Amino acid sequence: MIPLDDGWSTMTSIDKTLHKNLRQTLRSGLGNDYLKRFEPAILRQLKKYYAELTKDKKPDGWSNAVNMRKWNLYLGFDTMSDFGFGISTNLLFDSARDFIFPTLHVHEKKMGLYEQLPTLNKLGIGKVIAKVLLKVFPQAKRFAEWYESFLNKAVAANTTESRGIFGPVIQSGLGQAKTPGHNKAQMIAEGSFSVFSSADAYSITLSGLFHYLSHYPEAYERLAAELRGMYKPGEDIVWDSRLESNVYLRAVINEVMRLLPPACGVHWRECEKSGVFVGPNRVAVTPGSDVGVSVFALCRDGRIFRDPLRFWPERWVPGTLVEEEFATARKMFVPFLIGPRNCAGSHVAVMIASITYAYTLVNYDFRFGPEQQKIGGGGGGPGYRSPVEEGEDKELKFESHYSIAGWDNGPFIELKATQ
Ligand code: HEM
Repeated sequence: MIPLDDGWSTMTSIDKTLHKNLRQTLRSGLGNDYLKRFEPAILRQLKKYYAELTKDKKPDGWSNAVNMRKWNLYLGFDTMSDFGFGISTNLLFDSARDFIFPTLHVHEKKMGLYEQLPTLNKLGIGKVIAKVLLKVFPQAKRFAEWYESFLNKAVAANTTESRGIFGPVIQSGLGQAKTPGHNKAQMIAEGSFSVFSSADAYSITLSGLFHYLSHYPEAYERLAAELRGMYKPGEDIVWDSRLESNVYLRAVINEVMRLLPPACGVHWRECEKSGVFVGPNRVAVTPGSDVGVSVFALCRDGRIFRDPLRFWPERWVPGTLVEEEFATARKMFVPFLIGPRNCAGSHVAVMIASITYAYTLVNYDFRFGPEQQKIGGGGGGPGYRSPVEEGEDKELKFESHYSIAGWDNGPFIELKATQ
């Protein structure tokens, strides 16, 4: 599943030394110094996003409802291109988005297919399919041209010094790193994976905020009160210990990621030695076998999380659950996985979500628009049936073709400035 010959990235590399070198190079851009330097990109893009979404208002001051699935993807890409490489993709305004996202959607389906049937790709069918797609799917050709110019811009911007947190990956691929890192193909693979996957995850996390808080007014009011007590509308929100230590904000982020884990699928690991056992029945795993668990299923397991379908951030606030139940929930909550192949940017994801959630609630009120009824969820729409479990009727329904979450539309949200 690598895009170019030898185009391994931190995520796809198997060789342990190569993985260590790639991960180390990538992580060198994810330290506090880099994050602080490039953090303004997050607010810069958020301000553009909200200005665009609220420019048309109804007489009562609320915006028309916007389809957050689409807009959050545009925001995610623009933010991660700016934060990652210091370049502008401008998808909040540019019609290029109309061929970029459909092509990426097909790509995800392709990856899902190879994940299930790796032999297809090993036989070289992957390359054939890629060539055929370029011929039969006009959007794919336009995407390929756009992608090339995106990469060229990223390289040009980061050749002599970093303009974003993924700058060290570019310098490593150009042979300028002091420690072993990427070759050119690996630089391309890493650069694309880092921007595309984190953009997607960011967009999902923001859609989850709109969806779940619109369904759960008590959580909305509690988080809004906390954040509005800390910041004034229009004030720049920065990542500092005050924001990082807000317990309820972190509880909401956790609860969104529990019900809507961006990397929802099974992340397979190969068993390397004997003596490994999994599950409550301690089933022995043979060396060479792949082992994995669905993050989606784990996050909704009623044996671990009480009322698993209910959006209940309080479960993450110390003192709400008895100690043993709280400890189990914390141990089993792994949206970023654990171990040496866990997410290399989990702290960055939490930082971006914290700034975004705080900026949103301090500066805007939001609620579902009438279009929400058409997609179901919240007591109406196609396929509606009375809920059996608490929270079942308030789910954000998504699908997954690969190991990440995806869906077509929604939530549909109206916004109103708080001042
Ligand atoms: C809510 C946001 C995010 C979630 C839920 C998430 C989740 C994950 C998960 C579950 C994995 C393991 C995948 C596997 O092994 O199959 C992973 C890997 C990875 N993630 Fe994230 N991620 C997020 C954001 C980010 C961000 C912002 C970055 C970069 C700044 C990033 C960089 C990476 C990298 C480089 C890997 C590969 C790590 C390795 O194999 O050593 N992720 N992520």
